[in-house]
Amino acid sequence: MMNSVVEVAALRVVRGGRPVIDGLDLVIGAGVTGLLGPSGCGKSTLLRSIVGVQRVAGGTVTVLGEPAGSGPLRDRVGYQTQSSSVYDDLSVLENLRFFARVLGLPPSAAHDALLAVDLARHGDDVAGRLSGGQRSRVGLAVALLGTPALLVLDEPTVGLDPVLRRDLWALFHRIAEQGTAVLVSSHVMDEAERCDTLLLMREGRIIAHGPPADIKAAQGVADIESAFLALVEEGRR
Ligand SMILES: Nc1ncnc2c1ncn2[C@@H]1O[C@H](COP(=O)(O)OP(=O)(O)OP(=O)(O)O)[C@@H](O)[C@H]1O
Repeated sequence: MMNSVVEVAALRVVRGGRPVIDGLDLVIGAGVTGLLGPSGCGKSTLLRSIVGVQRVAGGTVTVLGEPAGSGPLRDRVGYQTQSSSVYDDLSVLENLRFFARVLGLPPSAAHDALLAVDLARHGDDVAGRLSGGQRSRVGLAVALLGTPALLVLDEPTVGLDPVLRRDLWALFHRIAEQGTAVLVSSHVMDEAERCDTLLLMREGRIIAHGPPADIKAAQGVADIESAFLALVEEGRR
């Protein structure tokens, strides 16, 4: 297995006329990596840069050894954005078959993705009538089509209740165990504990990177929220 799935070097992104990310270096490996930070800190911008849909002002982003967004990565990187790409008037399976066709995958890929997210019993349900948690799973299934080597999920648990959030995180780990690196963003600090590796982001910078236990131990605190606050204080001194 490759050690580094994503390599970001000297990344600079300008949005709305101001630098959102200004000289970021980062290496992301296998397992479930959580990208956590307050709203507006640049999480989506970083994920978009990794997926290759963000115009960058400088630096490089390399994914699985290829430039982010390049042709060879087309079906090796799955991406779930914050806004749902699911068609409400189609059934779950029809949605998956549609996206499978767009990616040039066989119809069996739709069925495999349906099974991977535990929605086998809902294949014929109309997407528009699903619950929030089920909808999120359909979005995840779309991103999983073709079994990508990297799955990038932008706040997939937002708005979900704690039980559904826990179930989704368990699913991320199952996906990672099958060999897909999972990069998932959240602004909910209590989700930090669920990651193998944590990236804490603030104002376009990564202020801590490592297993949650190590980040807490380094700050001598019991939870990630306290670690985040301690790191912010440290940065001010
Ligand atoms: N389309 C855009 N045009 C101009 N500026 C933008 C655009 N999208 C985001 N920004 C700015 O870029 C910065 C980072 O936004 P980004 O969406 O990456 O943050 P985020 O951490 O993902 O936030 P959230 O958790 O709310 O999704 C913010 O200051 C935001 O105002």
